Amino acid sequence: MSGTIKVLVTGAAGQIAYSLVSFIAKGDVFGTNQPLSLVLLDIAPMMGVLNGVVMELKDCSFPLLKEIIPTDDYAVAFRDVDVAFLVGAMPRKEGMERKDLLAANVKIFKGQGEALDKHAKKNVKVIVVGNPANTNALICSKYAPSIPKENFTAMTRLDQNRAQAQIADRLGCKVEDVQKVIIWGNHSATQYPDVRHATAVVEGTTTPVQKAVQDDNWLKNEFISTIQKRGAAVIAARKLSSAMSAAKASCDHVRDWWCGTPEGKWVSMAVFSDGSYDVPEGLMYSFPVRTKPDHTYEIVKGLDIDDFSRQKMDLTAKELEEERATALEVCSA
Ligand SMILES: NC(=O)C1=CN([C@@H]2O[C@H](COP(=O)(O)OP(=O)(O)OC[C@H]3O[C@@H](n4cnc5c(N)ncnc54)[C@H](O)[C@@H]3O)[C@@H](O)[C@H]2O)C=CC1
Ligand SMILES: O=C([O-])CC(=O)C(=O)O
Repeated sequence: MSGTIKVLVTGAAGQIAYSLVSFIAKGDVFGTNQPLSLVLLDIAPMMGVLNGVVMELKDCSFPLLKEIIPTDDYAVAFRDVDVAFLVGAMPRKEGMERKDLLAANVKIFKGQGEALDKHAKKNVKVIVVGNPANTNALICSKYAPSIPKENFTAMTRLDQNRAQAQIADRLGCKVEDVQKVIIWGNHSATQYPDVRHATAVVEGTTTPVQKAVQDDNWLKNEFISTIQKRGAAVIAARKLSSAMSAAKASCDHVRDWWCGTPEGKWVSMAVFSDGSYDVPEGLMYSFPVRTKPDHTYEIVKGLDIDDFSRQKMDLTAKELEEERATALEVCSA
């Protein structure tokens, strides 16, 4: 058994965390051989609710869960953290875009960047889930200058999972047999779910998704728009934003980052752009990445980009540039 790792979940009294903490505690992310200390951060008025979550976690009798630390104090929450799931932030309501949350949420990530800088391990791995996730992650990193930029990521895995599920439904194949879908750009309605390099196993044969679907019109229109608007569709139906699927996706994201992607596979996560695919350097942009068991990753290079894709990739980059400008203004006010 390896040494205990310290895992922080913020927004721990909220909806996503309610599923997420049990997934983590039962070993879905770090493996069934990895003992955990789970730090649960929320704001002071939520400590009563958080206490209920702690009671339930105890009642689950998870063998891997060695310690639970509920707190509303950043100095306690961020101290010596190995992995931080930054979930805590306001969710949007029906009719809002995720960027409408910027003014309310970005200061949380400024403060948590400062806390990471001060208290966390310098090799801490950070996933930002709270919306607008890409820009919040960028701001968090800006205020944590002592932690390498590559340790900050934002979640677009839910979009990838949604895309795989839509393709599997359409083809009548297994969801795990749909591979190499890419989410480019922002976790927003401008994201570009790209199947041009994706494959699916159809009747026992690995086939390009475009060939298997045989309907470019669907792939270029309805499919893309379904993924772009799926979060809003869930809110319209549930009157609450996606929670179980968001928790599952954040586990997938961190598990692949922690354990490495299997040979020949890639996953999408928002990371700082190094200028690949002419995406402006320094934007927190979703790319296809390969990860290794030493918890490093690299952007998959050299994929061909056609005119249709170029236009969509530039549009989502432009939105991220605008969000960054607004966020910097909010943080400096
Ligand atoms: N990136 C993605 O794919 C997804 C992102 N989200 C986003 O995740 C965020 C959380 O969603 P839910 O859990 O549904 O919201 P929720 O409202 O159920 O829970 C949020 C929790 O965060 C807490 N919180 C607020 N400020 C905090 C702070 N400074 N430190 C620690 N905790 C704080 C609140 O008290 C609350 O308990 C929202 O911004 C939502 O839009 C949701 C789904 C998918
Ligand atoms: O749509 C929202 O506001 C919540 C979210 O990010 C998603 O479900 O993808």
